[in-house]
Amino acid sequence: MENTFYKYQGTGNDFVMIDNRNGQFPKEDTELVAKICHRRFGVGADGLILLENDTETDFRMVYFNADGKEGSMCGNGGRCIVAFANFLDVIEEETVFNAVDGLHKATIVGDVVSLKMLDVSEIKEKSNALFMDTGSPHHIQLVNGLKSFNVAKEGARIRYGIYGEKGSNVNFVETNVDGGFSIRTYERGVEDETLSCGTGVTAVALGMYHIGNTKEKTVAVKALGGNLEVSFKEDHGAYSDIYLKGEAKQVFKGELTW
Ligand SMILES: N[C@H](CCC[C@H](N)C(=O)O)C(=O)O
Repeated sequence: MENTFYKYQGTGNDFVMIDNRNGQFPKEDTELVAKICHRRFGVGADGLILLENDTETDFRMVYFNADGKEGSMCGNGGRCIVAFANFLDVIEEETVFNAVDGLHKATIVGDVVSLKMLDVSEIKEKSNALFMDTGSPHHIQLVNGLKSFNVAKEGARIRYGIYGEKGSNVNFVETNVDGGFSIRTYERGVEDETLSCGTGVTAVALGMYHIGNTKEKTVAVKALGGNLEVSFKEDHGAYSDIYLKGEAKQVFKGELTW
């Protein structure tokens, strides 16, 4: 069945997942990808991900944002594709795969995927905000009253106003009583708030450590769609062995009839 697709979600960040090891998916068709991701005219998803063959690793992840354009790294999508590769018997519990930002190690135990993220060597401090690249660009801003904050409006303003056409993902963060953090993210390419953003959660954990808002190197981050954990090593402001951990689940299977 060559048009089979699967749907996965990782803490509420949802993806159409396609096994493209035969190379038949027309990935240059931006309109088609956008249509598949559209929540009224298509399947509905924050992004579409292809699992492809790779010469040097177990597989290659090719990620498209909901607007149909190839995106930068997607942390939740990375966790979901590990679950998909395990489901397809491409991998067992451990893997190394290739993505747009380079190699990623990962492990899967049950529904929980732990994904190694890109090292981060530079965190820019801006007035009232931080900026870093965790595979995707992320602006981070502390706010009060996160629950009622207008993420879509403020996110869009910052994404276009400060970062222009190329843009950035924009994260708003608040400290919880237990010492962890809550996050809401405006995603570039989706151009709206999503329920979770893995590279954003990673950026928030590193950012909060960087400015001394936590002393822990294992940080709990609550997104609207679920909880994630980020662990890392730090040496003179350089971050390595960064792992993003949380659930990734297959939710349904269908046939595309384009
Ligand atoms: N949802 C993704 C981020 C996608 C990045 C994308 N919005 C871009 O800037 O190209 C994540 O879990 O990390």
